[in-house]
Amino acid sequence: MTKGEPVDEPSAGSTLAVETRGLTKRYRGGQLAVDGLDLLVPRGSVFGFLGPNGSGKTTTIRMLMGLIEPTSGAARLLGAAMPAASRQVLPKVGALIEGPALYGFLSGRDNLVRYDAADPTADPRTRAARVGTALDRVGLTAASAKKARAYSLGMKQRLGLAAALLQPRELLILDEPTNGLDPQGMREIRTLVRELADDGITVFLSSHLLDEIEQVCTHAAVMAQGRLITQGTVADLAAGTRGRLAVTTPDTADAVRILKEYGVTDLVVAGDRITGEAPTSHLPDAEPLDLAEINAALVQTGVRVRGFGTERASLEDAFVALTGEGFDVVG
Ligand SMILES: Nc1ncnc2c1ncn2[C@@H]1O[C@H](COP(=O)(O)OP(=O)(O)OP(=O)(O)O)[C@@H](O)[C@H]1O
Repeated sequence: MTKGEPVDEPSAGSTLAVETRGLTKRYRGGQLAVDGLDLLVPRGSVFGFLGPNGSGKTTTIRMLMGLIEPTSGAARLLGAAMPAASRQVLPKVGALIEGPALYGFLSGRDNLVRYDAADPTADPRTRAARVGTALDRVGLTAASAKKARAYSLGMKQRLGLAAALLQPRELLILDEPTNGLDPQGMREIRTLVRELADDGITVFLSSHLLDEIEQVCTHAAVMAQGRLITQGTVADLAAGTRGRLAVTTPDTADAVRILKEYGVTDLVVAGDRITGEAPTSHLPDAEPLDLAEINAALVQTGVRVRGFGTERASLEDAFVALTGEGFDVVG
């Protein structure tokens, strides 16, 4: 790994697609938008950059892409320091930030032709083939002759992705790619993201939707108020939180009494189902309470247990456990 390696040394073979150290941005008005961010994005991952609106995601992405200068700290993309290595690195990075800039009066295909023509490294003789492949990649071939203004929001996003995919990329950076889309449009973008990852492209996407991150990402980082709260694999982040204990029984009153005796808190009864927070010891070396003991106690008291277990913990549980707050989002 690159731990302890100085940030200004080139490391072409880096296993990290994105790495930041103490990345900080304070805007002119004094707003501290990103505060000492240490981000580690493994190559080959689909990395979810999660946080409520205003938590600093777009600011971070704009620093990664060299669009704005950090106040302090450093960022590397594909092993090279940004913004110093922009010219070498950015051709390998496709980005979709705050929606694509499209000409409504041009067809989808002609929009891509314009994007391709704006790239001085793109050979005009192979332009038509590149544009055709990119349209095909995002499933817009059939709609390619339509004017872009007649596209749905989801189609516009896909056209933006096609523009980002005109050249072979190692890394894709997508800022809220499903924002504002209907469920069908969201599904299409998620499927595309998975396919691109299967092709070996590292995908870094920001989102304020926990659900989305769980469905599509292998790794995630959680931001709140400009600070990184946690990062790791999605499985580990969810596993770090214990799910709620759930008991199904017709004898709810007796069951609730026993569960209370065993220290289960926050009990909720809905029909024949009871859920609650199983007790955890705060002593570091203490044995965790064996849930089988609670089950045995229920049965011994004559409670007819039809179901007993812990609900799967979600990333949302992890977020709540980490911040002590709900994941309050707009839209
Ligand atoms: N150009 C700017 N000048 C001053 N403050 C800014 C600027 N851009 C963003 N901010 C502030 O910085 C903070 C982080 O904003 P940022 O857009 O990075 O968050 P975000 O997580 O991407 O949220 P959203 O999803 O709403 O875009 C916010 O408080 C925002 O108001």
